[in-house]
Amino acid sequence: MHSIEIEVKRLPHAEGLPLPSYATEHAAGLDVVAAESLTLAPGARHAVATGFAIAIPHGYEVQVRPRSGLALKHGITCLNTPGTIDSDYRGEVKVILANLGSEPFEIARGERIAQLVPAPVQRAVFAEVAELDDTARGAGGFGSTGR
Ligand SMILES: O=c1ccn([C@H]2C[C@H](O)[C@@H](COP(=O)(O)OP(=O)(O)OP(=O)(O)O)O2)c(=O)[nH]1
Ligand SMILES: [Mg+2]
Repeated sequence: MHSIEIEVKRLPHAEGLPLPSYATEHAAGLDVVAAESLTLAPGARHAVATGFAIAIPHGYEVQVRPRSGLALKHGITCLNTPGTIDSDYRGEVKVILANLGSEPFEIARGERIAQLVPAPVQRAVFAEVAELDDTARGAGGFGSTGR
């Protein structure tokens, strides 16, 4: 299967931590671990350090997605899901975790908190026009076809 290469730089506070990696042979997402430990109170959010920075090839992005187990069992999700890592971003990758559950959630340094899915990017130019073409849907949306 085709893989793109993403350069990764380990930051000092990531010493001893695994870099993002696939948990199984055909996993779609590379699991990423927390580079800090913290407790997330119910309703709280935090940009969790991962301890690495990346250089994604132009034409690609990396999506930051929640782990379903944390979401289902504990209400922990990525608030901005899917998070977008731009190919020109060189800062530390962070995972914006939110606790939608009812209990405080402890995150240990080294614990897997999210997954990264590289994806191709389609860029576009917005061409301004006076009128758009007619369609059957028209301006209908937000449930216009029924519940
Ligand atoms: O979950 C995320 C989302 C974003 N980022 C970093 C990488 C990304 O390239 C940058 C900007 O993200 P985004 O464009 O989503 O945020 P913004 O609010 O538009 O910030 P900016 O004005 O810096 O683009 O922040 C992360 O580390 N984790
Ligand atoms: Mg932006």
